[in-house]
Amino acid sequence: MVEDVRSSPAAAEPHFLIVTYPAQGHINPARHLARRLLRATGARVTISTAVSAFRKMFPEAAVAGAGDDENAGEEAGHRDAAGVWYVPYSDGYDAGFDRAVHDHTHYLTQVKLVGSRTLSGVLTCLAAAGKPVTLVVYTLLLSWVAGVASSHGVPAALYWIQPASVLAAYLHFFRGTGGLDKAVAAASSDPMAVVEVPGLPSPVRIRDLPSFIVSTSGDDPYAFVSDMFRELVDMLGRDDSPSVLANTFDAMEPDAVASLREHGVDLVPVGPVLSFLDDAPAKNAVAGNNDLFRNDGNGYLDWLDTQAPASVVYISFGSLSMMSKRQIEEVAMAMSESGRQFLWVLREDNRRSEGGGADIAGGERGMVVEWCDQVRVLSHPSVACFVTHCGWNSTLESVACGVPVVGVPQWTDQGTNAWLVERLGTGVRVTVGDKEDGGVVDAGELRRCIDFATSEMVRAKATLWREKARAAAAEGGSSEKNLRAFVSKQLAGGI
Ligand SMILES: O=c1ccn([C@@H]2O[C@H](COP(=O)(O)OP(=O)(O)O[C@H]3O[C@H](CO)[C@@H](O)[C@H](O)[C@H]3O)[C@@H](O)[C@H]2O)c(=O)[nH]1
Repeated sequence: MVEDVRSSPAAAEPHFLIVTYPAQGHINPARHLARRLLRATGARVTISTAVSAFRKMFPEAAVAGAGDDENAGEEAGHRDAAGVWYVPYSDGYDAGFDRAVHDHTHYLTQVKLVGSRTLSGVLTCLAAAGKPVTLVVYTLLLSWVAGVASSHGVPAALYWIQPASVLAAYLHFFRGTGGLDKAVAAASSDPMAVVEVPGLPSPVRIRDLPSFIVSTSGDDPYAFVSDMFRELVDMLGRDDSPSVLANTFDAMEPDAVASLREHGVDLVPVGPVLSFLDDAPAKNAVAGNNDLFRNDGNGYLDWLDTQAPASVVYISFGSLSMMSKRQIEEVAMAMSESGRQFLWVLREDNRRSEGGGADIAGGERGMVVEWCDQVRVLSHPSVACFVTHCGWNSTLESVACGVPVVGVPQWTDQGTNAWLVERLGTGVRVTVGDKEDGGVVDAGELRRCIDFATSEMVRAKATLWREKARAAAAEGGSSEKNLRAFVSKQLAGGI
Protein backbone atom coordinates (compact mmCIF):
# COMPACT_ATOMS: atom_id res chain seq x y z
CA MET A 1 0.00 0.00 0.00
CA VAL A 2 0.99 3.64 -0.40
CA GLU A 3 2.87 5.15 2.51
CA ASP A 4 0.42 6.86 4.86
CA VAL A 5 0.64 10.39 3.51
CA ARG A 6 -0.18 11.89 6.91
CA SER A 7 3.27 10.80 8.09
CA SER A 8 4.84 13.50 5.90
CA PRO A 9 4.29 16.76 7.85
CA ALA A 10 5.94 18.98 5.24
CA ALA A 11 3.41 18.26 2.49
CA ALA A 12 -0.03 19.88 2.41
CA GLU A 13 -2.47 17.24 3.59
CA PRO A 14 -3.76 15.42 0.50
CA HIS A 15 -7.49 15.68 -0.01
CA PHE A 16 -9.25 13.84 -2.84
CA LEU A 17 -12.60 15.22 -3.99
CA ILE A 18 -14.68 12.79 -6.09
CA VAL A 19 -17.49 14.52 -7.98
CA THR A 20 -20.30 12.33 -9.25
CA TYR A 21 -23.49 12.53 -11.26
CA PRO A 22 -26.50 11.81 -9.01
CA ALA A 23 -27.34 8.31 -10.32
CA GLN A 24 -26.89 5.05 -8.41
CA GLY A 25 -24.70 3.57 -11.15
CA HIS A 26 -22.32 6.53 -10.80
CA ILE A 27 -22.46 7.01 -7.03
CA ASN A 28 -21.63 3.36 -6.29
CA PRO A 29 -18.27 3.27 -8.10
CA ALA A 30 -17.46 6.71 -6.63
CA ARG A 31 -18.06 5.42 -3.11
CA HIS A 32 -15.98 2.31 -3.75
CA LEU A 33 -13.10 4.41 -5.11
CA ALA A 34 -13.36 6.77 -2.13
CA ARG A 35 -13.04 3.86 0.27
CA ARG A 36 -10.13 2.39 -1.65
CA LEU A 37 -8.27 5.73 -1.69
CA LEU A 38 -8.92 6.20 2.00
CA ARG A 39 -7.66 2.70 2.75
CA ALA A 40 -4.62 3.05 0.48
CA THR A 41 -3.46 6.52 1.53
CA GLY A 42 -5.09 7.49 4.82
CA ALA A 43 -5.85 10.83 3.16
CA ARG A 44 -9.09 12.76 3.48
CA VAL A 45 -11.59 11.78 0.77
CA THR A 46 -14.76 13.71 0.04
CA ILE A 47 -17.58 12.84 -2.35
CA SER A 48 -19.68 15.57 -3.89
CA THR A 49 -22.95 14.63 -5.56
CA ALA A 50 -26.14 16.59 -6.13
CA VAL A 51 -28.14 17.79 -3.11
CA SER A 52 -31.15 15.59 -4.02
CA ALA A 53 -29.06 12.41 -4.02
CA PHE A 54 -27.24 13.42 -0.83
CA ARG A 55 -30.60 13.89 0.93
CA LYS A 56 -31.74 10.41 -0.09
CA MET A 57 -28.48 8.84 0.99
CA PHE A 58 -28.30 10.63 4.34
CA PRO A 59 -31.83 11.77 5.27
CA GLU A 60 -30.68 12.51 8.80
CA ALA A 61 -27.81 14.84 7.74
CA ALA A 62 -28.01 18.60 7.32
CA VAL A 63 -27.08 19.77 3.83
CA ALA A 64 -23.62 21.20 4.26
CA GLY A 65 -21.72 22.60 1.38
CA ALA A 66 -21.68 25.08 -1.44
CA GLY A 67 -20.82 28.44 0.03
CA ASP A 68 -22.58 27.70 3.30
CA ASP A 69 -20.37 29.63 5.74
CA GLU A 70 -22.02 28.18 8.81
CA ASN A 71 -20.54 24.83 7.83
CA ALA A 72 -17.11 26.16 6.96
CA GLY A 73 -15.56 24.68 10.09
CA GLU A 74 -13.60 21.63 11.00
CA GLU A 75 -16.66 19.45 10.44
CA ALA A 76 -17.56 20.77 6.98
CA GLY A 77 -19.68 18.08 5.39
CA HIS A 78 -21.10 14.78 6.53
CA ARG A 79 -19.02 11.71 7.32
CA ASP A 80 -20.26 8.17 6.60
CA ALA A 81 -19.60 5.03 8.58
CA ALA A 82 -16.56 4.21 6.41
CA GLY A 83 -14.96 7.60 7.11
CA VAL A 84 -15.68 9.17 3.71
CA TRP A 85 -16.86 12.81 3.75
CA TYR A 86 -19.78 14.20 1.72
CA VAL A 87 -20.36 17.79 0.65
CA PRO A 88 -23.09 18.14 -2.01
CA TYR A 89 -23.30 20.58 -4.90
CA SER A 90 -26.57 21.95 -6.20
CA ASP A 91 -27.54 20.96 -9.75
CA GLY A 92 -30.53 23.32 -9.73
CA TYR A 93 -32.89 20.40 -8.98
CA ASP A 94 -32.58 20.12 -5.22
CA ALA A 95 -36.04 18.53 -4.98
CA GLY A 96 -34.86 15.82 -7.40
CA PHE A 97 -34.93 15.12 -11.11
CA ASP A 98 -37.96 13.11 -12.26
CA ARG A 99 -37.43 11.49 -15.66
CA ALA A 100 -41.19 11.23 -16.14
CA VAL A 101 -41.67 15.00 -15.76
CA HIS A 102 -38.41 16.82 -16.48
CA ASP A 103 -36.51 17.14 -19.75
CA HIS A 104 -33.13 15.38 -19.70
CA THR A 105 -31.37 17.76 -22.10
CA HIS A 106 -32.43 20.72 -19.99
CA TYR A 107 -31.30 18.89 -16.89
CA LEU A 108 -27.79 18.29 -18.23
CA THR A 109 -27.49 21.93 -19.29
CA GLN A 110 -28.56 23.00 -15.81
CA VAL A 111 -26.15 20.63 -14.09
CA LYS A 112 -23.33 22.28 -15.99
CA LEU A 113 -24.55 25.85 -15.42
CA VAL A 114 -25.58 25.63 -11.78
CA GLY A 115 -23.14 22.85 -10.89
CA SER A 116 -20.10 24.83 -12.11
CA ARG A 117 -21.00 27.65 -9.73
CA THR A 118 -21.97 25.55 -6.72
CA LEU A 119 -19.09 23.09 -7.07
CA SER A 120 -16.75 26.06 -7.15
CA GLY A 121 -18.43 27.06 -3.86
CA VAL A 122 -17.69 23.62 -2.45
CA LEU A 123 -13.99 23.98 -3.30
CA THR A 124 -13.92 27.46 -1.73
CA CYS A 125 -15.76 26.23 1.34
CA LEU A 126 -13.39 23.29 1.86
CA ALA A 127 -10.34 25.56 1.50
CA ALA A 128 -11.86 28.00 4.01
CA ALA A 129 -12.37 25.09 6.40
CA GLY A 130 -8.62 24.34 6.20
CA LYS A 131 -9.20 21.28 4.02
CA PRO A 132 -8.15 22.45 0.55
CA VAL A 133 -8.72 19.94 -2.21
CA THR A 134 -5.55 18.67 -3.85
CA LEU A 135 -6.99 16.41 -6.58
CA VAL A 136 -10.47 16.37 -8.14
CA VAL A 137 -11.71 13.10 -9.65
CA TYR A 138 -14.95 13.23 -11.67
CA THR A 139 -17.25 10.62 -13.19
CA LEU A 140 -19.19 10.56 -16.48
CA LEU A 141 -21.34 13.36 -17.93
CA LEU A 142 -19.45 15.94 -15.87
CA SER A 143 -16.56 17.01 -18.11
CA TRP A 144 -17.09 20.62 -16.97
CA VAL A 145 -15.71 19.66 -13.56
CA ALA A 146 -12.16 19.75 -14.96
CA GLY A 147 -12.64 23.47 -15.74
CA VAL A 148 -13.91 24.20 -12.22
CA ALA A 149 -10.92 22.39 -10.71
CA SER A 150 -8.55 24.24 -12.98
CA SER A 151 -10.02 27.63 -11.99
CA HIS A 152 -9.05 26.73 -8.41
CA GLY A 153 -5.57 25.63 -9.48
CA VAL A 154 -6.37 22.00 -8.65
CA PRO A 155 -5.47 19.09 -10.98
CA ALA A 156 -8.26 16.78 -12.13
CA ALA A 157 -8.56 13.16 -13.29
CA LEU A 158 -11.45 11.41 -15.01
CA TYR A 159 -12.87 8.28 -13.42
CA TRP A 160 -14.13 6.12 -16.30
CA ILE A 161 -16.84 3.89 -14.81
CA GLN A 162 -17.53 1.83 -17.93
CA PRO A 163 -15.26 -0.70 -19.66
CA ALA A 164 -12.12 0.40 -21.51
CA SER A 165 -13.66 -1.20 -24.63
CA VAL A 166 -16.47 1.37 -24.52
CA LEU A 167 -14.03 4.25 -24.23
CA ALA A 168 -12.01 2.78 -27.12
CA ALA A 169 -15.18 2.54 -29.25
CA TYR A 170 -16.07 6.19 -28.55
CA LEU A 171 -12.51 7.38 -29.15
CA HIS A 172 -12.07 5.60 -32.47
CA PHE A 173 -15.58 6.47 -33.65
CA PHE A 174 -15.27 10.20 -32.95
CA ARG A 175 -11.70 10.36 -34.28
CA GLY A 176 -12.68 8.29 -37.31
CA THR A 177 -9.74 5.93 -36.71
CA GLY A 178 -9.57 3.32 -39.47
CA GLY A 179 -12.78 4.75 -40.96
CA LEU A 180 -14.90 3.46 -38.05
CA ASP A 181 -17.30 6.42 -38.28
CA LYS A 182 -18.01 5.68 -41.93
CA ALA A 183 -18.30 1.94 -41.39
CA VAL A 184 -20.86 2.50 -38.62
CA ALA A 185 -22.85 4.97 -40.73
CA ALA A 186 -22.98 2.44 -43.57
CA ALA A 187 -24.03 -0.51 -41.43
CA SER A 188 -26.01 1.03 -38.58
CA SER A 189 -29.40 -0.34 -39.68
CA ASP A 190 -28.19 -3.94 -39.33
CA PRO A 191 -27.47 -4.88 -35.70
CA MET A 192 -25.63 -8.03 -36.76
CA ALA A 193 -23.28 -6.31 -39.27
CA VAL A 194 -19.60 -6.67 -38.30
CA VAL A 195 -17.34 -3.58 -38.04
CA GLU A 196 -13.61 -3.33 -37.32
CA VAL A 197 -12.95 -1.35 -34.12
CA PRO A 198 -9.20 -0.61 -33.90
CA GLY A 199 -7.77 -2.43 -30.93
CA LEU A 200 -10.86 -4.50 -30.15
CA PRO A 201 -10.82 -8.21 -30.95
CA SER A 202 -13.22 -9.20 -33.75
CA PRO A 203 -15.99 -9.77 -34.30
CA VAL A 204 -17.66 -6.60 -33.05
CA ARG A 205 -21.18 -6.15 -34.35
CA ILE A 206 -23.23 -2.98 -34.61
CA ARG A 207 -25.32 -4.18 -31.65
CA ASP A 208 -22.12 -4.47 -29.57
CA LEU A 209 -21.28 -0.76 -29.88
CA PRO A 210 -22.43 1.88 -27.39
CA SER A 211 -25.96 2.92 -28.39
CA PHE A 212 -25.01 6.61 -28.43
CA ILE A 213 -22.72 5.88 -31.37
CA VAL A 214 -25.26 3.94 -33.36
CA SER A 215 -28.46 5.90 -32.79
CA THR A 216 -27.51 9.23 -34.31
CA SER A 217 -30.93 9.94 -35.84
CA GLY A 218 -32.37 13.41 -35.23
CA ASP A 219 -35.40 12.12 -33.33
CA ASP A 220 -33.30 10.27 -30.76
CA PRO A 221 -34.08 12.09 -27.48
CA TYR A 222 -30.62 11.19 -26.22
CA ALA A 223 -28.64 12.43 -29.24
CA PHE A 224 -27.15 15.14 -27.02
CA VAL A 225 -25.42 12.48 -24.89
CA SER A 226 -23.44 11.49 -27.96
CA ASP A 227 -22.17 15.11 -28.11
CA MET A 228 -21.04 14.86 -24.50
CA PHE A 229 -18.96 11.77 -25.28
CA ARG A 230 -17.53 13.53 -28.33
CA GLU A 231 -16.46 16.43 -26.06
CA LEU A 232 -14.87 13.98 -23.66
CA VAL A 233 -12.93 12.27 -26.44
CA ASP A 234 -11.77 15.68 -27.76
CA MET A 235 -10.50 16.52 -24.31
CA LEU A 236 -8.48 13.29 -24.22
CA GLY A 237 -6.61 14.31 -27.33
CA ARG A 238 -5.05 17.45 -25.86
CA ASP A 239 -1.65 18.04 -24.29
CA ASP A 240 -3.23 18.81 -20.93
CA SER A 241 -5.47 15.71 -21.02
CA PRO A 242 -6.49 14.36 -17.63
CA SER A 243 -5.35 10.92 -16.51
CA VAL A 244 -8.15 8.38 -16.73
CA LEU A 245 -8.69 6.04 -13.81
CA ALA A 246 -10.67 3.12 -15.25
CA ASN A 247 -12.84 0.66 -13.38
CA THR A 248 -11.45 -2.37 -15.20
CA PHE A 249 -8.31 -4.47 -14.96
CA ASP A 250 -5.46 -5.22 -17.33
CA ALA A 251 -6.20 -8.92 -17.85
CA MET A 252 -9.85 -8.32 -18.67
CA GLU A 253 -9.42 -5.89 -21.57
CA PRO A 254 -5.75 -5.93 -22.64
CA ASP A 255 -6.47 -4.93 -26.25
CA ALA A 256 -8.67 -1.96 -25.40
CA VAL A 257 -6.24 -0.75 -22.74
CA ALA A 258 -3.31 -0.98 -25.18
CA SER A 259 -5.24 0.72 -27.96
CA LEU A 260 -6.23 3.67 -25.77
CA ARG A 261 -2.65 4.12 -24.59
CA GLU A 262 -1.35 3.95 -28.16
CA HIS A 263 -3.72 6.80 -28.96
CA GLY A 264 -2.43 9.03 -26.19
CA VAL A 265 -4.83 8.26 -23.34
CA ASP A 266 -3.16 8.02 -19.93
CA LEU A 267 -5.33 5.08 -18.90
CA VAL A 268 -4.88 3.69 -15.39
CA PRO A 269 -6.89 0.48 -14.81
CA VAL A 270 -7.67 0.33 -11.08
CA GLY A 271 -10.59 -2.11 -10.98
CA PRO A 272 -12.60 -3.89 -10.08
CA VAL A 273 -13.12 -1.09 -7.56
CA LEU A 274 -15.52 -2.87 -5.20
CA SER A 275 -15.44 -2.30 -1.45
CA PHE A 276 -16.53 -5.82 -0.54
CA LEU A 277 -13.22 -7.10 -1.92
CA ASP A 278 -11.45 -5.02 0.75
CA ASP A 279 -13.91 -5.30 3.66
CA ALA A 280 -16.76 -7.81 3.86
CA PRO A 281 -19.99 -6.09 5.00
CA ALA A 282 -20.93 -6.72 8.63
CA LYS A 283 -23.35 -9.65 8.95
CA ASN A 284 -26.04 -7.40 10.43
CA ALA A 285 -25.44 -4.41 8.11
CA VAL A 286 -28.68 -2.87 6.87
CA ALA A 287 -28.90 -3.86 3.21
CA GLY A 288 -28.99 -0.96 0.79
CA ASN A 289 -28.11 1.55 3.50
CA ASN A 290 -27.27 4.93 1.91
CA ASP A 291 -28.57 3.88 -1.52
CA LEU A 292 -30.97 6.09 -3.47
CA PHE A 293 -33.58 3.32 -3.18
CA ARG A 294 -34.91 1.71 -0.01
CA ASN A 295 -35.53 -1.99 0.43
CA ASP A 296 -37.88 -3.61 2.88
CA GLY A 297 -35.25 -5.17 5.10
CA ASN A 298 -33.09 -8.24 4.83
CA GLY A 299 -35.84 -10.89 4.44
CA TYR A 300 -34.59 -11.95 1.03
CA LEU A 301 -31.17 -12.80 2.50
CA ASP A 302 -32.86 -15.05 5.06
CA TRP A 303 -34.83 -16.61 2.19
CA LEU A 304 -31.62 -17.18 0.19
CA ASP A 305 -30.21 -18.95 3.26
CA THR A 306 -33.00 -21.54 2.96
CA GLN A 307 -32.29 -22.35 -0.71
CA ALA A 308 -30.06 -25.08 -2.14
CA PRO A 309 -26.56 -24.10 -3.37
CA ALA A 310 -26.48 -22.63 -6.90
CA SER A 311 -30.25 -22.93 -7.35
CA VAL A 312 -31.59 -19.36 -7.50
CA VAL A 313 -31.86 -17.12 -10.58
CA TYR A 314 -31.26 -13.49 -9.57
CA ILE A 315 -32.98 -10.95 -11.87
CA SER A 316 -32.29 -7.21 -11.82
CA PHE A 317 -32.08 -4.46 -14.42
CA GLY A 318 -30.27 -1.83 -12.35
CA SER A 319 -31.38 1.57 -11.17
CA LEU A 320 -32.55 3.19 -14.42
CA SER A 321 -33.80 0.64 -16.96
CA MET A 322 -37.53 0.33 -17.46
CA MET A 323 -39.19 -2.93 -18.48
CA SER A 324 -42.38 -2.96 -20.54
CA LYS A 325 -45.40 -4.79 -19.18
CA ARG A 326 -44.90 -7.50 -21.84
CA GLN A 327 -41.26 -7.95 -20.90
CA ILE A 328 -42.21 -8.31 -17.25
CA GLU A 329 -44.78 -10.95 -18.19
CA GLU A 330 -42.25 -12.88 -20.31
CA VAL A 331 -39.77 -12.96 -17.42
CA ALA A 332 -42.53 -14.17 -15.07
CA MET A 333 -43.52 -16.86 -17.58
CA ALA A 334 -39.91 -17.98 -18.02
CA MET A 335 -39.58 -18.39 -14.27
CA SER A 336 -42.88 -20.21 -13.97
CA GLU A 337 -42.10 -22.64 -16.81
CA SER A 338 -38.51 -23.26 -15.72
CA GLY A 339 -39.47 -24.47 -12.26
CA ARG A 340 -36.43 -22.59 -10.88
CA GLN A 341 -36.26 -20.51 -7.69
CA PHE A 342 -35.79 -16.79 -8.32
CA LEU A 343 -35.14 -13.45 -6.63
CA TRP A 344 -36.35 -10.53 -8.74
CA VAL A 345 -35.70 -6.82 -8.16
CA LEU A 346 -38.62 -4.90 -9.67
CA ARG A 347 -38.40 -1.24 -8.74
CA GLU A 348 -41.54 0.64 -7.82
CA ASP A 349 -41.14 3.11 -10.72
CA ASN A 350 -40.98 0.14 -13.08
CA ARG A 351 -44.16 -1.41 -11.73
CA ARG A 352 -46.20 1.73 -12.10
CA SER A 353 -44.70 2.95 -15.38
CA GLU A 354 -46.79 3.49 -18.48
CA GLY A 355 -47.01 0.12 -20.23
CA GLY A 356 -45.82 -1.49 -17.01
CA GLY A 357 -48.18 -1.90 -14.11
CA ALA A 358 -47.65 -5.65 -13.98
CA ASP A 359 -48.53 -7.00 -10.58
CA ILE A 360 -45.99 -9.73 -10.03
CA ALA A 361 -45.64 -11.82 -6.93
CA GLY A 362 -43.06 -14.46 -6.22
CA GLY A 363 -45.40 -17.34 -5.45
CA GLU A 364 -43.94 -20.41 -3.80
CA ARG A 365 -40.62 -20.42 -5.60
CA GLY A 366 -39.66 -16.79 -5.78
CA MET A 367 -39.32 -13.43 -4.10
CA VAL A 368 -39.94 -10.06 -5.72
CA VAL A 369 -38.34 -7.08 -3.97
CA GLU A 370 -38.15 -3.35 -4.53
CA TRP A 371 -34.36 -3.15 -4.05
CA CYS A 372 -31.68 -5.31 -2.47
CA ASP A 373 -28.05 -5.30 -1.47
CA GLN A 374 -26.93 -6.74 -4.79
CA VAL A 375 -23.37 -7.53 -3.84
CA ARG A 376 -24.54 -9.59 -0.88
CA VAL A 377 -26.99 -11.41 -3.13
CA LEU A 378 -24.33 -12.15 -5.75
CA SER A 379 -21.99 -13.34 -3.00
CA HIS A 380 -24.61 -15.78 -1.70
CA PRO A 381 -23.87 -19.47 -2.43
CA SER A 382 -27.48 -20.20 -3.40
CA VAL A 383 -27.34 -17.86 -6.44
CA ALA A 384 -26.87 -19.76 -9.71
CA CYS A 385 -26.93 -16.99 -12.30
CA PHE A 386 -27.78 -13.33 -12.85
CA VAL A 387 -30.24 -12.08 -15.46
CA THR A 388 -29.03 -8.51 -15.91
CA HIS A 389 -29.26 -5.46 -18.17
CA CYS A 390 -25.42 -5.47 -18.08
CA GLY A 391 -24.85 -2.12 -16.42
CA TRP A 392 -21.08 -1.99 -15.88
CA ASN A 393 -21.32 -2.11 -12.09
CA SER A 394 -23.56 -5.18 -12.21
CA THR A 395 -21.25 -6.79 -14.77
CA LEU A 396 -18.12 -6.20 -12.68
CA GLU A 397 -19.88 -7.37 -9.53
CA SER A 398 -20.96 -10.59 -11.29
CA VAL A 399 -17.38 -11.21 -12.45
CA ALA A 400 -15.88 -10.53 -9.00
CA CYS A 401 -18.46 -12.86 -7.41
CA GLY A 402 -18.03 -15.59 -10.05
CA VAL A 403 -21.72 -15.56 -11.00
CA PRO A 404 -22.61 -16.41 -14.64
CA VAL A 405 -24.68 -13.87 -16.52
CA VAL A 406 -27.63 -13.80 -18.90
CA GLY A 407 -27.24 -10.40 -20.56
CA VAL A 408 -30.32 -8.44 -21.61
CA PRO A 409 -28.66 -5.15 -22.67
CA GLN A 410 -30.85 -2.17 -23.44
CA TRP A 411 -28.82 0.91 -24.30
CA THR A 412 -25.68 3.04 -23.65
CA ASP A 413 -22.66 0.80 -22.82
CA GLN A 414 -24.72 -2.31 -22.06
CA GLY A 415 -24.38 -3.94 -25.51
CA THR A 416 -20.59 -3.66 -25.31
CA ASN A 417 -20.62 -5.00 -21.76
CA ALA A 418 -22.64 -8.03 -22.92
CA TRP A 419 -20.15 -8.53 -25.78
CA LEU A 420 -17.33 -8.53 -23.24
CA VAL A 421 -19.12 -11.07 -21.03
CA GLU A 422 -19.44 -13.41 -24.02
CA ARG A 423 -15.75 -12.92 -24.84
CA LEU A 424 -14.78 -13.82 -21.27
CA GLY A 425 -17.09 -16.84 -21.50
CA THR A 426 -18.82 -15.92 -18.23
CA GLY A 427 -22.27 -15.56 -19.73
CA VAL A 428 -24.51 -15.28 -22.75
CA ARG A 429 -26.44 -12.49 -24.43
CA VAL A 430 -30.11 -13.04 -25.26
CA THR A 431 -31.45 -12.72 -28.78
CA VAL A 432 -34.10 -10.03 -28.84
CA GLY A 433 -37.37 -10.15 -30.81
CA ASP A 434 -38.17 -7.79 -33.68
CA LYS A 435 -38.02 -4.07 -33.05
CA GLU A 436 -41.61 -3.88 -34.30
CA ASP A 437 -42.46 -6.26 -31.49
CA GLY A 438 -40.95 -3.84 -28.95
CA GLY A 439 -37.63 -5.70 -28.80
CA VAL A 440 -39.00 -8.05 -26.16
CA VAL A 441 -37.08 -11.18 -25.09
CA ASP A 442 -39.50 -14.06 -24.93
CA ALA A 443 -39.79 -16.62 -22.17
CA GLY A 444 -38.34 -19.47 -24.25
CA GLU A 445 -35.18 -17.52 -25.10
CA LEU A 446 -34.70 -16.56 -21.45
CA ARG A 447 -35.02 -20.18 -20.36
CA ARG A 448 -32.56 -21.32 -23.04
CA CYS A 449 -30.01 -18.72 -21.92
CA ILE A 450 -30.46 -19.53 -18.23
CA ASP A 451 -29.85 -23.22 -18.97
CA PHE A 452 -26.67 -22.30 -20.86
CA ALA A 453 -25.40 -19.85 -18.22
CA THR A 454 -25.81 -22.45 -15.48
CA SER A 455 -23.88 -25.11 -17.45
CA GLU A 456 -20.63 -26.48 -16.03
CA MET A 457 -18.62 -24.81 -18.81
CA VAL A 458 -19.85 -21.28 -18.06
CA ARG A 459 -19.65 -21.78 -14.30
CA ALA A 460 -16.01 -22.83 -14.64
CA LYS A 461 -15.20 -19.67 -16.64
CA ALA A 462 -17.00 -17.52 -14.09
CA THR A 463 -14.90 -19.07 -11.30
CA LEU A 464 -11.72 -18.47 -13.30
CA TRP A 465 -12.51 -14.79 -13.87
CA ARG A 466 -13.57 -14.34 -10.27
CA GLU A 467 -10.03 -15.30 -9.26
CA LYS A 468 -8.43 -13.03 -11.89
CA ALA A 469 -10.59 -10.06 -10.80
CA ARG A 470 -9.72 -10.58 -7.16
CA ALA A 471 -6.04 -11.02 -7.94
CA ALA A 472 -6.00 -7.69 -9.82
CA ALA A 473 -7.52 -5.81 -6.88
CA ALA A 474 -5.54 -7.57 -4.15
CA GLU A 475 -2.32 -6.25 -2.61
CA GLY A 476 0.40 -6.53 -5.26
CA GLY A 477 -2.17 -7.07 -8.05
CA SER A 478 -2.08 -5.07 -11.29
CA SER A 479 -4.83 -2.62 -10.31
CA GLU A 480 -3.58 -2.11 -6.80
CA LYS A 481 -0.10 -1.33 -8.18
CA ASN A 482 -1.57 1.00 -10.80
CA LEU A 483 -3.51 2.94 -8.18
CA ARG A 484 -0.44 3.13 -5.94
CA ALA A 485 1.68 4.46 -8.82
CA PHE A 486 -1.00 7.00 -9.76
CA VAL A 487 -1.27 8.31 -6.20
CA SER A 488 2.52 8.46 -5.81
CA LYS A 489 2.74 10.46 -9.04
CA GLN A 490 0.12 12.88 -7.75
CA LEU A 491 1.94 13.21 -4.44
CA ALA A 492 5.20 13.90 -6.23
CA GLY A 493 3.35 16.53 -8.26
CA GLY A 494 2.62 18.46 -5.12
CA ILE A 495 -0.51 17.08 -3.54
O1 LIG B 1 -31.56 -3.99 -6.18
C1 LIG B 1 -30.48 -3.50 -6.52
C2 LIG B 1 -30.15 -3.17 -7.86
C3 LIG B 1 -28.92 -2.61 -8.11
N1 LIG B 1 -28.05 -2.36 -7.09
C4 LIG B 1 -26.74 -1.74 -7.37
O2 LIG B 1 -26.93 -0.62 -8.22
C5 LIG B 1 -25.84 -0.51 -9.13
C6 LIG B 1 -26.41 -0.46 -10.53
O3 LIG B 1 -25.40 -0.09 -11.44
P1 LIG B 1 -25.33 -0.67 -12.92
O4 LIG B 1 -25.40 -2.13 -12.90
O5 LIG B 1 -24.12 -0.10 -13.57
O6 LIG B 1 -26.66 -0.18 -13.60
P2 LIG B 1 -27.34 1.29 -13.78
O7 LIG B 1 -27.85 1.75 -12.51
O8 LIG B 1 -28.33 1.13 -14.88
O9 LIG B 1 -26.08 2.18 -14.30
C7 LIG B 1 -25.93 3.18 -15.27
O10 LIG B 1 -24.56 3.60 -15.14
C8 LIG B 1 -23.58 2.59 -15.44
C9 LIG B 1 -22.20 3.24 -15.24
O11 LIG B 1 -22.01 4.28 -16.14
C10 LIG B 1 -23.73 2.06 -16.85
O12 LIG B 1 -22.83 1.01 -17.07
C11 LIG B 1 -25.18 1.59 -17.05
O13 LIG B 1 -25.36 1.14 -18.39
C12 LIG B 1 -26.13 2.73 -16.72
O14 LIG B 1 -27.48 2.34 -16.94
C13 LIG B 1 -24.94 -1.73 -8.91
O15 LIG B 1 -23.81 -1.35 -8.14
C14 LIG B 1 -25.82 -2.69 -8.10
O16 LIG B 1 -25.09 -3.47 -7.18
C15 LIG B 1 -28.35 -2.69 -5.81
O17 LIG B 1 -27.55 -2.50 -4.89
N2 LIG B 1 -29.57 -3.24 -5.56
